[in-house]
Amino acid sequence: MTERPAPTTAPHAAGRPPLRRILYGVRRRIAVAFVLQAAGSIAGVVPFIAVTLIAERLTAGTAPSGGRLWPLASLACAGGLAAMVLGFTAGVVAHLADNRLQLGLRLDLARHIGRMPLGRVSAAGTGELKSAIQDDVHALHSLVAHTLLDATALLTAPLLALAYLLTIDWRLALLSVLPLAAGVYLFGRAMAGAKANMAEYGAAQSRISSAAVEFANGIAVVKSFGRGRRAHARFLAATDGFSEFFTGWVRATLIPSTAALLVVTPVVVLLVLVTAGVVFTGAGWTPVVDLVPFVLLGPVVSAPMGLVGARMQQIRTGQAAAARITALLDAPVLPEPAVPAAPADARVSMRGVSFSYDGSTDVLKDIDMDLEPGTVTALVGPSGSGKSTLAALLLRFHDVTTGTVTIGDADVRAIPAADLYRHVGFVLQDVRLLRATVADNVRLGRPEATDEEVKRAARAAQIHDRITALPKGYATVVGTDVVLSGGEAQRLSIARALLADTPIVVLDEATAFADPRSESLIQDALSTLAFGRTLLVIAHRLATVRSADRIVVLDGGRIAEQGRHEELLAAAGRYARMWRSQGLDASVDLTAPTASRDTSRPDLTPKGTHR
Ligand SMILES: Nc1ncnc2c1ncn2[C@@H]1O[C@H](COP(=O)(O)OP(=O)(O)OP(=O)(O)O)[C@@H](O)[C@H]1O
Repeated sequence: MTERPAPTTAPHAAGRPPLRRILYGVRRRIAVAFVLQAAGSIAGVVPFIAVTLIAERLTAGTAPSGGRLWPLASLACAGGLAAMVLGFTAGVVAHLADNRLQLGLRLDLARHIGRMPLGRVSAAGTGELKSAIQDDVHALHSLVAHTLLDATALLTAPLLALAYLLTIDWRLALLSVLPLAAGVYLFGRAMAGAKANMAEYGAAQSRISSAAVEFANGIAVVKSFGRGRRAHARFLAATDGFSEFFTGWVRATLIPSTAALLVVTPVVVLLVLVTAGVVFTGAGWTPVVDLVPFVLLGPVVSAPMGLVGARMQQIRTGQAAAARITALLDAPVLPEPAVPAAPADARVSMRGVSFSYDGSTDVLKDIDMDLEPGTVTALVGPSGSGKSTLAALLLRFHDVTTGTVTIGDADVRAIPAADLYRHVGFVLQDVRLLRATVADNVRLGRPEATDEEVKRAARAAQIHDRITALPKGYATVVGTDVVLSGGEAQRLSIARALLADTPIVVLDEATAFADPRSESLIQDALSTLAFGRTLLVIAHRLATVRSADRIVVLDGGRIAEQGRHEELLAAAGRYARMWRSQGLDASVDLTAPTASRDTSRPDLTPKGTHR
């Protein structure tokens, strides 16, 4: 039976610092690993103590019998063995805790992202989400599986060694702490201002990556406009700035940090202890034999100092990763309806709809709009007027700020997500294809569809011939076996929408396609998709929607005017001006009556489905 992953988002864990909250579900396992590691570290000091006792007996003057030494030798071996076994077991327990944590966190994150508004997910970009799910969860791996155990070992062994040395000679024991105290002081000086410097370090790193990404993403445009050198200069400036800052930081901390490491090296510690030992034994304060444990265990007291910096850095990285993960887990989700509602038909209604991305500026204001079943409504307007945002509200990529969006009299907020997407489909310009077979990409529309239904949808979307020409046909893996052109990808996504067969479709009409044949195929596919459905088209070229049942002109987030093409031309308003400015456009009218075009609604679904 598989174990339930850790409940990282337990309500009672909320309100704790991010790292404690993230580790909440595995705290018991971490505690067990911690205890095992501490016991292992203690056991690891036992051989040193046993050896010092053996040395004491050997140097006591009278030759000790083997019977007095063997138990100590056995104790040393047993201690060493126990240290190994306990340390190894602690590592295994910590890795098991880490596995559980990673699985639990990744599932929690995936579940949470799945419930976040789709608009927010797109805005976050795949980079931010990938970084949380992969990189930040991985940063916690180092912390849970390694750093916490190392820190335990670093603290336990020196404390035990010091406690033992105190029982031998407290004055020499205190002297053995001197190098450590000097190391801590110097390290503190080296770390002065580390917080501000670390913040600047992070900022400088992100300036470099953004300059690098910008440079790589825009390389074609940048080069074609002969600006390669200038864009390159921004990247160089970012790296130069980083190098200057980093060199300054290193220079300022080089002396104290090197000195901090130097004073805790075994050589320096032994030098201090041997010098003090000579004075102590010379003065008759300490017997010579008592120097042996100091020589053996003295360096153990100060040894961790050299590793503290790296471990502290790993803990800080883990804390920052935990903070980013909890911030994502706390991002608001779309509320699921308490009382689910089902749409009665394919009528879409928007009443008094306003929407703001940032909570202060409305990008849509007082929108009242109706989409009658089986009609085509086109959204037109200047760039930034709010067309995509309005369509996104119907798809519930965001929730309205005020007003209501209803489908068949049911508020979209009351329709469970799975039901909503059975009623509303979309074909957007930015087509996302999965790295899966062509058939599976189409089948996303309706996973239970048969091969024959997939092919029929592809035929209706004018992409079947291209698929059969591929080396593996419908089994070709997109992105691996073949890279599809923009137009082909769009027709594949139309096939997907045809197979999904939703009564309402939101369509982002493509702006321009280089290849006229591809454009005509897409327009044919879109006309087939439009047939008999409630269609909302975001139109960039007015010519493609001149036969729409209603054209809604948006301007500055408000409806400026609406009506049929002829009515709007006759009104001589904004639409008429836009029409004139676009001039004669030979584009196919995808909203033209289907009788004039060879488009018939393919029968893709068994009779008696929801439509
Ligand atoms: N994710 C977002 N976060 C914040 N503001 C946004 C976001 N998306 C769009 N906007 C802003 O909302 C306004 C409307 O944008 P929208 O994309 O809806 O316009 P549009 O008419 O579809 O434009 P275009 O024709 O250029 O695609 C613009 O001012 C835009 O800057």
